[in-house]
Amino acid sequence: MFIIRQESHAMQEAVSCVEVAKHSRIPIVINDRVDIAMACGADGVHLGQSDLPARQARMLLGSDKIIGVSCQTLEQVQKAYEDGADYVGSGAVFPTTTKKINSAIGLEHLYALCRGSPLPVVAIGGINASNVKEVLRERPSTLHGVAVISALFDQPDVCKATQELAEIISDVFNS
Ligand SMILES: Cc1ncc(COP(=O)(O)OP(=O)(O)O)c(N)n1
Ligand SMILES: Cc1ncsc1CCOP(=O)(O)O
Repeated sequence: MFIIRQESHAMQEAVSCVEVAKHSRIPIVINDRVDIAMACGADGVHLGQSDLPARQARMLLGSDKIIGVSCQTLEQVQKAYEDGADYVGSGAVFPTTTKKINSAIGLEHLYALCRGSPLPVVAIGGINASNVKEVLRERPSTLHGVAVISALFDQPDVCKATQELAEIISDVFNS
């Protein structure tokens, strides 16, 4: 799944991504903006704690669209679940320079969130080819995957970095 985060030219970016994705089976989810997700026919939306609550997003988007919510506490996870979210994104697991964060939640907190979560959890923040095995080490059943930005887009060859990371991840899931 791709999450489109571009804030400027968001609509053009989103429409192009949805067009490209029509020919693949990769869902396209728009960060923060339910209006853009609806307007460009995206597969869903990812919401932060200060964005439109998932309950309202669900009313607007209907039952078929994907809704993800960023959560750092079990209370937030429970609310996302009750509001009708499909998954939660939790992090930043490790320090990252991609986004200003107060502090990283760390692996033990991530696993505690996963253990208490009725929803699939996607770990985000500072995850890359050198630490992804460690992140997936404990693999509580609700830890469904990782989301990355710099691990791919700060690399000289994005395709190569994507293939390498995907290989590491499938090795873990197939072991
Ligand atoms: C999987 C996943 N998790 C978290 C985020 C961050 O979204 P959000 O909390 O809305 O933060 P900002 O958009 O303000 O950076 C995400 N996009 N995906
Ligand atoms: C969007 C977001 N939410 C929490 S950390 C983060 C940025 C993750 O970027 P990177 O994979 O480069 O650390």
